[in-house]
Amino acid sequence: MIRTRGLTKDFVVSRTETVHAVRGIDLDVAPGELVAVLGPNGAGKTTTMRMLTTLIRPTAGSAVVAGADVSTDPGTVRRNIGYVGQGNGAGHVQRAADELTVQGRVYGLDARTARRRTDELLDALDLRPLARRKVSDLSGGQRRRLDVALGLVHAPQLLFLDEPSTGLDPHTRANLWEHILRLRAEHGMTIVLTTHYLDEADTMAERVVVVDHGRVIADDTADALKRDLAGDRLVLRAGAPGAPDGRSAAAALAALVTRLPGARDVTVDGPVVEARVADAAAAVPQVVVAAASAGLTVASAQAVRPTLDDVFLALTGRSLRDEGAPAAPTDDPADATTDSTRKDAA
Ligand SMILES: Nc1ncnc2c1ncn2[C@@H]1O[C@H](COP(=O)(O)OP(=O)(O)OP(=O)(O)O)[C@@H](O)[C@H]1O
Repeated sequence: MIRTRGLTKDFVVSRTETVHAVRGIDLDVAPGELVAVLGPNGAGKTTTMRMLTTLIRPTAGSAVVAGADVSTDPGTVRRNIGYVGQGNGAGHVQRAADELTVQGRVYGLDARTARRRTDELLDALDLRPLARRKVSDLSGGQRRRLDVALGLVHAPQLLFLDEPSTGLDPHTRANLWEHILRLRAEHGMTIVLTTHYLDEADTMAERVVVVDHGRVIADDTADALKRDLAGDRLVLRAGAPGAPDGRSAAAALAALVTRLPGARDVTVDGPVVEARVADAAAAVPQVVVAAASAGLTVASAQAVRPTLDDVFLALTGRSLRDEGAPAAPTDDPADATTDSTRKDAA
């Protein structure tokens, strides 16, 4: 459904400054996949999406999207895809239902089909009670649902969602996702989305593509990324004052932990022992039994599953949650990137 090779975008800002927003991305998305693109502010996610949706031309490389080349046949790409950008796509003075019908007509649907699609989408996205309301009178969450409906009006095979749920409250986010996943199940749509909500990428996407400084630095299922790049953490608190051989209980416990499968980065801080292990949930009973036979008491044991933020930290040494994550490098010695797109990470 998508195949890019060496996809690149440079923005020439001035004679001395070029922003290398996307630096040679190779991406393959199969029909029916739901792929989340993650990365810090300024990583190049929106720029990539704008190239794939034909809104801007690549500087170099190639992209075939929904059967057509974005550079040589952008019209076909546009007809086959839906795009929900970061801003609201709907006109403000129109009524919600009219907006949908007009959008359908813009995509070449005849008047009857456009009205039928409008009806279907009003129901599918719970917009029916709002059909006669002006877009400007809708709440943020209602407008976001209308945006998604607008992206779907021509029944695209491939839907791009740029931060679909940013700014929505948890209830509205969950509601919007329910609608998106149902529509996907019904129509077998391929979905590519960007998000700053790591939990959203983790639970909704079958594949997570991590982008940093305009490059793909990881691409796999969320589970595989967490297992291979971050790993489980085991946190134990030693309960007994000392081990039978005179060492501190925590040090003795740490010695047991080092023998667990995949154990690494074992640290002792007072009575607390922490380590990365292959399977923390399985390690808890193992270590408790081993401690008991060594005459040690474990006061508490916690199996901590990694998050996608741990994955990013392991890959880059930075947290995705850090505000002010560095933007794309530029040619300017002062690296004065014009980062007008910066937003707060969730
Ligand atoms: N029209 C433009 N002119 C100059 N620089 C641009 C332009 N559009 C984007 N950039 C720069 O390209 C880099 C990548 O921006 P992009 O919007 O793709 O990042 P992003 O990963 O989507 O970030 P965010 O999570 O903040 O939306 C940034 O440094 C941005 O400032």
